Amino acid sequence: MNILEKIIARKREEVEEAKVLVPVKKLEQSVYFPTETISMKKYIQRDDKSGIIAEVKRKSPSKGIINAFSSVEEVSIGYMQAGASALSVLTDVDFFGGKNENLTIARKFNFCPILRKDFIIDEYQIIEAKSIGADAILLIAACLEPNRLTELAKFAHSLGLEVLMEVHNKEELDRSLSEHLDLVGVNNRDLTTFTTSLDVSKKLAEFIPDQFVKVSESGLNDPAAVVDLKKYGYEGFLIGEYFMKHANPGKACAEFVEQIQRLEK
Ligand SMILES: O=P(O)(O)OC[C@@H](O)[C@@H](O)c1c[nH]c2ccccc12
Repeated sequence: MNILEKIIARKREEVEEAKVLVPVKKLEQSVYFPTETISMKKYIQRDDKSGIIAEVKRKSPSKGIINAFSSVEEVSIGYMQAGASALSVLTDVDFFGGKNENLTIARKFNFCPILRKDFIIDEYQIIEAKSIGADAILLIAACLEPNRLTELAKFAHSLGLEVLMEVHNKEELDRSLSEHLDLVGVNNRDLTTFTTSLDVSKKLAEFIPDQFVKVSESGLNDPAAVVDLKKYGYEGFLIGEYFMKHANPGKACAEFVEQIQRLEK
């Protein structure tokens, strides 16, 4: 089993456990359930923002512990003050050291779109995403049959959540594209081998139809690379590790944004 298969196998167990522990009826009682969501697509396209989707990421299967202790409140506020367009919060517990509560903390302290970063395979997790305060979900093409992905995307829309579909190659993109998506993310990291190359984003850009906001994900640690990727049509940039490995992730994000601005002058 590769790591992605391991994560999905565990996720199936987790979701079944959660359905018993917190039934859907309970999720629907959350204060966030009736609230309107904030469009990530719109925020990424705003001229006064950087396009950065800044991620709260404590650890990962490829890097181990990145930042175990910094407070989600401070990090998320720091990111938004730095000029990030949106937040991404990992909620996977076992492999990424996240939790649902982290997203809710980010929600309490920020008015901005928040992506629930997890491995979504079931409608239950989408209802849960809404109940913890998310505005958008991630659907990973490598983990889902195309018809199932479309079903889940439609379900997310029925709850007012936007959908970022993640692909890593042209085959995944071609088989999984549908009108029911809002943003398409190209993961520069191969989730089965962990090798990262920005060429993946550059190669796939021309095949993503213009109706979707293009997002380049992972391995971004250089403002010049972001400026370069914009030439390929990318408007969103999902960055976790580079910010989180600093003692003050918000400050690292602010400096990154300033450098982009300097390069673009
Ligand atoms: O920490 P990085 O290299 O900046 O990457 C962020 C983000 O792209 C990465 O966390 C990610 C992209 N797709 C995922 C799917 C699941 C978990 C995590 C991810």
